[in-house]
Amino acid sequence: MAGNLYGRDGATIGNLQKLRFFPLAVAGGRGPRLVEEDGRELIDLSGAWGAASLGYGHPAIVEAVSRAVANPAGASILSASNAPAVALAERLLATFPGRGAHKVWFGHSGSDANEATYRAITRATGRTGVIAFIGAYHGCTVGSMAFSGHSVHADAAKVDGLILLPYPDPYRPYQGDPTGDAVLALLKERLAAVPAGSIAAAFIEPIQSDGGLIVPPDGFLQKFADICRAHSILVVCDEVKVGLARSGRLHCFEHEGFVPDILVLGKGLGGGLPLSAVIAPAEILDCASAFAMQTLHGNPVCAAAGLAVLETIEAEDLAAAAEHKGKLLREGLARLAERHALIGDIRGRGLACGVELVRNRQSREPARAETAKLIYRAYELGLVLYYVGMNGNVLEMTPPLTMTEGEISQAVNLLDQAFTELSTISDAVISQFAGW
Ligand SMILES: Cc1ncc(COP(=O)(O)O)c(/C=N/[C@@H]2CCCCNC2=O)c1O
Repeated sequence: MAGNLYGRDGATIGNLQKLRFFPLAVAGGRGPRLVEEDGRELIDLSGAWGAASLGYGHPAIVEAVSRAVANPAGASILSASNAPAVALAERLLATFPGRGAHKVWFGHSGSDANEATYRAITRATGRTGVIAFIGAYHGCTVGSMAFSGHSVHADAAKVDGLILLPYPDPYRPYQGDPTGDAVLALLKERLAAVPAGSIAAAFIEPIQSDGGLIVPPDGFLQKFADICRAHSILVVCDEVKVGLARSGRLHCFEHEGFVPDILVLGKGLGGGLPLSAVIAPAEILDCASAFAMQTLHGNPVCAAAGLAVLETIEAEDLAAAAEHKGKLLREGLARLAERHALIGDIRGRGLACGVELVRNRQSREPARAETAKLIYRAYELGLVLYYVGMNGNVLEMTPPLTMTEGEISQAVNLLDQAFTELSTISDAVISQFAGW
């Protein structure tokens, strides 16, 4: 930490929107690095929870946003169309393999996108029930919390008719079944117990991120979608964190060979600016007007950033790069596991990577306190990463897709040192940060 920026933050910004693990206070950024007030540079292995898809200050973003903000095509899509938003909608639709007519809805965040999706589906179908998963974080608005299964939203009002299923986790398998078939059997059981036609949608992440960066067993998503479709339930794929090349494919669902009915994008779409998008059948997104709108939705400057992100993903083949660099990252982590018994599981696709920490590899007892100390020590050493998971023990790595192989290697070395020096962090130090 540099000067007193963190102190001023504490004196002026409320805790409501804080999820803090150490006293990081940022004055600037370039590439995959954040810069503190005193010029100290830190490698950002989180990429601002996956939002900084192109890192900080990428020339394509700088150029696109500078041009758009110097000659803004209005500020909103609500009551006037604008060129950047239409161009971005056209480009997004061109990437989506769904059959039939589809359209796009633009938002600011994953939360408002998931909320708008749920509201539009219930409006269009008259159904209100939802299938979702324990551990799922679909947002932090009233509507998106209502079908989230993450413990951070345990007190939020839930949708009537919400069916929460265990997410198929090969490392902590439901009923000891690593294939996920026991989860599918439970789904069928729960569907048999509700009135036919009462479930509007099934929200699923193709990799469950805040729930613990969990990659489902091969084939699960397709089998899940088949059961939903047999009951005319729309399948909504929430790719807010793991979409847009991060997983090694443009869309993460491509790994599974299934196509969702609706795709929700956010975070990295804006390359660090607030932008989300829903791609859905036209009849869902046209079911009403003036129904899911916020003044700055479809903002042309944010849309220009989104276009720059998609163009850069294509021009720099960032999906293939993520696949390759993700493998390097996991190989580096596997070498750490030979030296650090805390590492219980390493998983992920592309540059969406999770490392689960346990006190004992046989019992798999979650190492919650050690995890908080590890990321604190990593911060002191110049590496930024956070943890996720219902037991608060999974390191999440969602770095900028532009991070180089050398920077990945540097990050792994810093992580190695943090594991070695974990004991230098006291309980008192980490107790100052609420985490989650
Ligand atoms: C799969 C998925 N869907 C929706 C959201 C909500 O996105 P917003 O935080 O942009 O409203 C998220 C947000 N995830 C949280 C944001 C809060 C801090 C904790 N880490 C996250 O990545 C998400 O991961």
